[in-house]
Amino acid sequence: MMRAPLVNFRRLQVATPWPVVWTVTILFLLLRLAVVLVRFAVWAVRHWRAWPGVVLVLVAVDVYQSHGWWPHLLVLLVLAAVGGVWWWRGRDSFQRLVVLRVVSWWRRLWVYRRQWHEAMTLCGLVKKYDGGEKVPELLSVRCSYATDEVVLQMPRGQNPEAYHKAAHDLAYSFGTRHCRVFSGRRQAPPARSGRLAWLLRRVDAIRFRDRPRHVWLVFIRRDPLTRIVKPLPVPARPDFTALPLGLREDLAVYCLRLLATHVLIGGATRMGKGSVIWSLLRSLAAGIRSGLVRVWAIDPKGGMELAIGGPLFSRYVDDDWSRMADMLDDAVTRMRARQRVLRGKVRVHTPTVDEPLIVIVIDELATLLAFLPDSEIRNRITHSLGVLLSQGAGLGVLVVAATQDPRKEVVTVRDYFPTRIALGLTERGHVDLLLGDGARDRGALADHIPISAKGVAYVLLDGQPEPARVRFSYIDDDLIRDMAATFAAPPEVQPEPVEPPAPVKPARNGTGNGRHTYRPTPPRQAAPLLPPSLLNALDIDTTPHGGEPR
Ligand SMILES: Nc1ncnc2c1ncn2[C@@H]1O[C@H](COP(=O)(O)OP(=O)(O)OP(=O)(O)O)[C@@H](O)[C@H]1O
Repeated sequence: MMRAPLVNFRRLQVATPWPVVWTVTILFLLLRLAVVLVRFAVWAVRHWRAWPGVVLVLVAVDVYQSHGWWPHLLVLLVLAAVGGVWWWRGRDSFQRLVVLRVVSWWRRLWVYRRQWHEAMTLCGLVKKYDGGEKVPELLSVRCSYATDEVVLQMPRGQNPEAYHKAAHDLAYSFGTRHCRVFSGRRQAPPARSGRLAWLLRRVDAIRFRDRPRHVWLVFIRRDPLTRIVKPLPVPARPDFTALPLGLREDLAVYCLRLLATHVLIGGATRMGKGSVIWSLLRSLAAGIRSGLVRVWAIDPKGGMELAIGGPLFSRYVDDDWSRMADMLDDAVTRMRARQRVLRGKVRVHTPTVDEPLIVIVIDELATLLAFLPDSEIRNRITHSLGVLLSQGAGLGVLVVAATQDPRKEVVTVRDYFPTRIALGLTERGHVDLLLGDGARDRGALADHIPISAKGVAYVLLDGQPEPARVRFSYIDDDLIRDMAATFAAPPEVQPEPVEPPAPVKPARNGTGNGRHTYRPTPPRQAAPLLPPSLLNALDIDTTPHGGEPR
């Protein structure tokens, strides 16, 4: 006899809804397929550069199967012949378009792709999330003869600071000594012209759009700055927005933007501050000869640095503190005169021969500001420099000064210099004092520059927070003499005392109200300094309050 089950499940049986099951399964599979296809499309687009290679391989295999090896041999011979002719006729373009591309491809595969995961992990740049790893994504590698520029995409939860900190480790991980980290694109979009310019500009706007999650690592493969940089050619007409002064570590020419700025050069003794000044003077030389630029030089070291180039200077003092102060006061007077003429018309002065760019070169600023024994003259100098630095940039009266010690106790006016150059320094802390807070962490290892690397410096390039390493060209004494003979400044018309500068410090002189007003030294030549138009404008200002605007 069969025993009946305790609970009869058959009664609870529900028929399987097969149509629903199939529909859900098919929809799920279709969705997965779509995701895979989209991912493949993104991958294929991202690796579009590989397409021609894939097509070539497929064609080569097909040709081999149908015709054997000889067509390949023929193609190789033709390519070698074309390459040889190209290299012979246009070496630059061949190197840029063929050699460097092959090098980039090879280094991407062999150096970076192969070791990427390991190096990123060991440098502490891999993030852990949800039981897995988030590795920075290697996007591209572009090689020049000296550098590899690697672009990567950071995982979420990271910022470029992590890469700045790991820069040293990254450099050694990939077999180099230096790695610079940039949080922004280094090249500006190209200037477009012609019929299709509007279209190209739109494409550039997309290509060069801001990519906050991208980081640019520049590995210095061969350090071009170990060799002395030869003097650069003198520009026929100086471009004040880009004066060529030396070589960058990526082999580009380093150009200084002098227009509307003041430059502070800091460096330990014998590290090449002179070469910065002479490189600058060389780039301005054509303007000095034409009178477009007037260099007023102060060499508190008794002429040891600048006297040799005397004819280049429209005004020069190296032996008399009070004449140095006079010169700076005259510069203030000149600046104020310009201010009155240009006020309300333009915001930045354009140099002309009548109203030239005045560049005041001071070889050792600390001597003037901190170590000068006469406190009255020191105060006058500090005051004039303060006025020039705070107002002179836009008016074409610029200060280029060198110092061994960038501390504020020594260079009290340090913060008024917008452009700074850090040569080899003795103290770690001096780097941030010169280049700004955090500059050392962002890669400006100026205190690591060896004593032998004279003229090597860290600078900030336009629009980039990350410092770049450069070497200034070396101008020897013979070349300076040659420059002085070839590019001597035309005689300068001496200024008329338009207005005495404001008194710096009341001094007890025992007369009248006990105030002492400084009056500039009388002009040595009778000729007026300023063009008639400017003089007329100044005549109006012979007011009882000394021409100062109320
Ligand atoms: N750009 C350079 N390339 C190679 N050598 C250089 C360069 N600049 C300077 N030197 C060498 O370093 C020496 C010192 O240079 P310089 O007098 O310019 O240094 P400095 O910093 O101005 O010295 P000081 O602190 O005495 O003013 C020079 O005699 C020269 O031999």
